[in-house]
Amino acid sequence: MDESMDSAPHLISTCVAFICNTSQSAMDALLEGLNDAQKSAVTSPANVVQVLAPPGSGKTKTLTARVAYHVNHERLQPWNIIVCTFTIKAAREMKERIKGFVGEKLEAKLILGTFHSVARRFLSRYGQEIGIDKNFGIADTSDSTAILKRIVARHQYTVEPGHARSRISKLKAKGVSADDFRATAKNVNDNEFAMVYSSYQEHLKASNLLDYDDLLVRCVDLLRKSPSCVSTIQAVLIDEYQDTNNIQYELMQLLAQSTRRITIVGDPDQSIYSFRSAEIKNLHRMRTDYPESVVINLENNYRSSGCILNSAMAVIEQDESRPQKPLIATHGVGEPPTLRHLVSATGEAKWIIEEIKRTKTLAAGLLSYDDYAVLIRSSHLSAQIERALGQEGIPYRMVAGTKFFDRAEIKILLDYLRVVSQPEHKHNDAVARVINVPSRKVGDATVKALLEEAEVKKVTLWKLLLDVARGRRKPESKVSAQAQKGIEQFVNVILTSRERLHPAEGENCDLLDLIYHVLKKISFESYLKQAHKDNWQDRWANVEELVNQAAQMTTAFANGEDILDDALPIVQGVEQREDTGADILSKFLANVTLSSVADQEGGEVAQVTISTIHAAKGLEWPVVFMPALYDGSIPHSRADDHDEERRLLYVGMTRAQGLLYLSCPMKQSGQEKTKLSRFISDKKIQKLFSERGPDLAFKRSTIPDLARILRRPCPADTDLKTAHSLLERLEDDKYPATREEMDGEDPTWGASWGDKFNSSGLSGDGPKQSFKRRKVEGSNSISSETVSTTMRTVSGFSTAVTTMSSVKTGFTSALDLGNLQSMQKEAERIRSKEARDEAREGKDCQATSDGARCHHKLL
Ligand SMILES: Nc1ncnc2c1ncn2[C@@H]1O[C@H](COP(=O)(O)OP(=O)(O)OP(=O)(O)O)[C@@H](O)[C@H]1O
Repeated sequence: MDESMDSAPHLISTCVAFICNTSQSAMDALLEGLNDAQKSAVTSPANVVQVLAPPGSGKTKTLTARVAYHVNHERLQPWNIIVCTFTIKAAREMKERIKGFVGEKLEAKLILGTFHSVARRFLSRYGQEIGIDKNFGIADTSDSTAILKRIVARHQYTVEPGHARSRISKLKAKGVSADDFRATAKNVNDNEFAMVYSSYQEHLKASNLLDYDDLLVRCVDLLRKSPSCVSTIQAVLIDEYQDTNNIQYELMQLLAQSTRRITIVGDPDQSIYSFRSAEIKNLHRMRTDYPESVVINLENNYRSSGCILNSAMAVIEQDESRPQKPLIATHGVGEPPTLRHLVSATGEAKWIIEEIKRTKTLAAGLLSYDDYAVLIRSSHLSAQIERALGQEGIPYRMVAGTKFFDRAEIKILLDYLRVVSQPEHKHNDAVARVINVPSRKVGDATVKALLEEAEVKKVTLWKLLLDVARGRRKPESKVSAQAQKGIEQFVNVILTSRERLHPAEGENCDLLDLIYHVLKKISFESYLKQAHKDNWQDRWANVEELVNQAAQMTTAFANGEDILDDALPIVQGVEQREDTGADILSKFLANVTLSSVADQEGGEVAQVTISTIHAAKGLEWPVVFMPALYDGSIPHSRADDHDEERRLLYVGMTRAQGLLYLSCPMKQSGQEKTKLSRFISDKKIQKLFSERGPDLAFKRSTIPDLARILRRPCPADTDLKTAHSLLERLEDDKYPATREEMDGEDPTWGASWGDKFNSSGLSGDGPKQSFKRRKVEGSNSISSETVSTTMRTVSGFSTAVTTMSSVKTGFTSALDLGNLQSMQKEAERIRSKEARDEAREGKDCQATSDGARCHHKLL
C-alpha cells in the first residue's frame, strides 16, 4: 500500500476535526454575548418561534443572530431567507449587524427590508402574474392626496380628501377592496365614499401607480395566485411583530407558505401603531394559526439603568389589564430620572439646552451630542426645541421631521426624473407640480384646466402637453402665448432628457449624465439662488447629495453589482424579468420613494436627535428628554386609546440608557395652562423622579456609573475636575423647579432667575430657593458602593450582572421600588451625615448650601 494511502484516514480525520473546530468556533462567536434564553431562541429547532420580551432585552440582537444561525449552521442560502423590519433604519442596522456574522457578500443576498420594500421586490419581479406592469410607480402620500383632491373636486363630493386617504389606507390594511366596501355600504355617506375609493383605484391603475398599501395588498394577491414565486423561501423572520397589521400578517403567512418556518420578535407593551391599523391581536392569531409555535421570553434588560427601568415599569403597570411580566435590570441603579416642571414651553426648551450643555461638559468627554435625544409626542413640539438648539449653535438632526426626500428642492428634481422616466403612463401630478418650476409663465389656472381636460379625456397630462406643444391639439381652455411657449420649453426638457434615458441600442443609461442634463436645462442652481435667497446653499447641498447617491448607484450598476435590494431567487417555471439599461432610473426612483429614514445619518458632526416617540421605536440613547408631558399632549387630545398612549410614553422612557428627563411646562406655547400627564401624576410614581437634573458635579459615583451603563471608559478624575471649571452652574438650578418656586413668577419667564434678580437690581447668585446646593462627595461614595457591576462568565460568554448589597439583583415590578427608594434615601442620609461630620470637623465646606464654594476649594 502506498504511503499516501496509509495517511489518508488520518488526513480525513484531521480535516473533519478542523471543520468541526471551525464550525464550533463560528458557533461560539455567534452565541457569544447572548444569555441562555437568547441562545435557546437563536438555536431553537422549532419551526415557529415567538420571542416575546420587554424593551432592551435583546430581541433585535437575538433575531439577527438567528438569521446568522440559519445561514452558518443550518446552511440555508441567504437568498432563501426573508427578514422584515418595521423601518428602513432598522433594516440598515440589522444589515450591519448580520454582516458581522456572515460577511458582506452573503448579507447582501438576504431578502431584508421593510414589508413594503420586500413586497416591491416581488411585484417588480413577478408582477406580470397579476397584470402589474414592470415599471409601476409608487404614489407617495402627497400623490395620493392630490389624486383624491381632484376626484372630490370634480364630483363635488363632501368627503375631506385627507380623511378619505387615511380611510382608504385603513381599509386596505384590513384587506377590504373598493368592491368589498361597496358591497357593505350602509348609507349615503358610505356610498359616496365607495365611489371615491373606486375612482381612486381606477386612477392609480390607469397611471400604473401603486400606493404604499397597494404594495402589500397586491403582493398578497400575487403570492396567493402564484405561490411558486416564494417556493424557494425557507425562513421568514419579523422584527417588531407587535406592530404588524392584518395585511402584513397575511403577507408573512404567504411568504412562509413553503416551509412555515417563522421567527418573530415583539413586545405587546410596545404596540403603538394602531393608527396604522396594527393589530396587537396578531400575537394570539399566530398561536392559533401555528399551534406548533414555541414562545420564548427574555427577561433581562441590557439597556437602561435600574431607576429608569423602574420608573418606566411603574408607568406601564398602571394598565391593570396587562399581564405582569418580569423585567430584570442588569445595570446599576443609576440616577433617578428627572421630572421637571417649568413655567413655559420656551423655558422648557431653554432648560433642555442648559441641561445638555451642563451634563455634556461635566461628563468630560463621556458624552457627545450624538448621545442626546429629545423625543416628542407630536412633531409641532419640535419648533421650540429646534429654535433653542439653533440659538445655541448645537447641531441636531430631525428624525421623522422633514426628511431629505421631502425637501422642496429634492421633490422638484425627483418629480422631473419621474416624468422623464414614465411620461406616458403616469405622474400627472408630478407633471403638474413642475411644469412651472422654474417659472415658465404657465399659471396655476392653466395647469388646473389642462389637468382636468386630460383626466376627463382620459389621456395623460403629458400627452396633452406634447400635443399642445407640437400644435396637434388646441386645449379647450385658453392658453396664453407665453404659456404656450412655456409648455414647449417644458416638453423640450423632458424629451431631451429622455434621449439620455434611452441612448443608442445596447448602451446603458448614464444616470448622472441624465441628472446633470436636467439640472442644466432648468438652471436649477440659479433658480434656488433666486427663490431661496437666505438658504439656497443648503438647498443646493441637498441637490448635490442626491447627485452623490445617483453616482454611487451608477458605479454599482456599471460594476454589474446588484443595485438596490432587488435580488430575488430564481424560481423554476416562473419567468423573471430582466433589467435593462433604462431601468436604472426607475429603480433609483423606487428606492428613494421608499426611503423614509432620517437624512444625514452618519455625518461627521455629532448631533442631538429630535424624534417623534413613534419614530424612536427600537432605538436607544444614553440621555433622553421627553418634553411637554401634559394631558392633551400625552395622552393626546385626539387619542381614543389611552392605553396605547401610555405604551407610547413607556416606549419613549425605555429608549434611555443612563439619564432620563421628563418635563412639563406650566403653560403651552399658546399660553394655555397645562395639567401634568395623568400617566405620571400619581404621587407614587412621582416619587420615583427627582425634581431636578442629576447631580453630576458633587456626587462622585454618577459619572462612573453612567460610564458602566454605557460600557465606555470613565473619564479621568483630573478631566472631571477640569470640567467643573468650565461651567458657571454645576447644578440644574438656573430655573425654578417646584410650583412653590414658580408661584408669583413674572411673565418674563425665559430669563433665568439669576438674570431676573440682576435686572431687578438684586444681587446674589439666584433666588432664595428651597433647593440646596450640594457639596462634593468624598471618593468613598455611597452609591458606587451600594451598586456594583460585576462580570460573570457563563459558558464562554460574559454578561454584565449587577449586584446590590441590601437589594436584590433585579426587580420584577415597580412595587420593588420601595427598595430602591429606601436605598437612595439611605444614601442621602449618609451623605448628609458625612457633610455634618465634616462641618463639625471644621472643614471648609458648609454642610448645607455652600457646595459651590466647597467645590472651588477642591479644584
Ligand atoms: N446578552 C446581552 N448582553 C449584553 N448586552 C446585550 C445583550 N442582549 C442585548 N444587549 C444590548 O442591549 C441593548 C438592547 O438590545 P436590542 O436593541 O436588541 O433590544 P430590543 O429588545 O430589540 O429592544 P426594544 O424592544 O426596545 O427595541 C443593545 O445595546 C444590545 O447590544
